[in-house]
Amino acid sequence: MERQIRYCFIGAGSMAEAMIAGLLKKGMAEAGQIMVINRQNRARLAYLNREYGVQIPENKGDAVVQSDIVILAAKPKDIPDALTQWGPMIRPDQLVISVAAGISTAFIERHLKEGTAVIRSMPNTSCTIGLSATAICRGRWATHEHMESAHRLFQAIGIVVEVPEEAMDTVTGLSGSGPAYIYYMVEAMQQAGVEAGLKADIARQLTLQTLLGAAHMLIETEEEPAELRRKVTSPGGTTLAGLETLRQYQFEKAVQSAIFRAKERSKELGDAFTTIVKS
Ligand SMILES: NC(=O)C1=CN([C@@H]2O[C@H](COP(=O)(O)OP(=O)(O)OC[C@H]3O[C@@H](n4cnc5c(N)ncnc54)[C@H](O)[C@@H]3O)[C@@H](O)[C@H]2O)C=CC1
Ligand SMILES: O=C(O)[C@@H]1CCC=N1
Repeated sequence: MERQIRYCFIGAGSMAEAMIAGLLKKGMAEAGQIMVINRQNRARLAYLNREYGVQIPENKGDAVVQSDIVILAAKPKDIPDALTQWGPMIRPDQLVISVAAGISTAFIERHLKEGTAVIRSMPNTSCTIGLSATAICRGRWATHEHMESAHRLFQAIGIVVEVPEEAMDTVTGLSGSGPAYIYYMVEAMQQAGVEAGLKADIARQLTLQTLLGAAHMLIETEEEPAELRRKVTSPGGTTLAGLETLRQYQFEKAVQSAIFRAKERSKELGDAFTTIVKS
């Protein structure tokens, strides 16, 4: 357990909560090591304090100054203001980890003192239960030791891979937004079960166990998804009929287009600020 590290979350939204829940659950940190600041919503901070026991300092600047790792967890559109507000307080002996979609390490570095290490990350909300798929990339001043710190942090709440920064928008479209695609699929499956006559709780139970079983099959058998799919698909059977229908509705294309569009959106979110800085 890394008791000595103090974290400051700038932004108290869903992602901050998911990371806090995961860090505490996995024993990576104790509530006393985690400080959270927000732009204004005091009720939200009070909730996080009540629910998780995390620290809500009266003086927000103290939280930034007293931390070892500053986690930028505001929405991309609010990151420039957050950096203008808190950036001047951050010292080069602190580590800044951003979870913001689209925002480059170079943009963040421009608002910080020279030499301040920045790591860009893209976790997902499954970090709440320690099952995030996180990618990280290093900024200009981030050393091997900084990357190790980020690895330890994100490993506690799931798996972590290192990618070049150019890959971060793709990661965002794939695994950052990914849980939402899966939830959408689950909604559709449950709904279909109910419309076809199952009780809602039965449709939910069967859908979730199917999802869990398929995920474990992929991980534990290490077989290719296409091969596992083949094994479900009896000649002339029900699965084939179902898959053909998915094909008619261009399922593959729909999923791929969703990921490409989310990737593009991540890029747009970052480009908006790059343009502002240049002009
Ligand atoms: N929700 C998700 O599944 C994921 C989100 N992210 C990233 O995490 C970041 C946060 O996303 P959410 O938690 O979903 O958004 P959110 O809107 O729920 O939370 C953002 C919080 O930041 C606060 N904030 C804004 N400006 C601030 C400032 N100047 N100082 C302090 N706090 C400030 C807002 O008051 C708000 O509470 C985004 O950049 C997003 O791209 C990354 C991976 C997954
Ligand atoms: O929707 C978003 O913009 C954020 C980034 C990845 C997941 N949620």
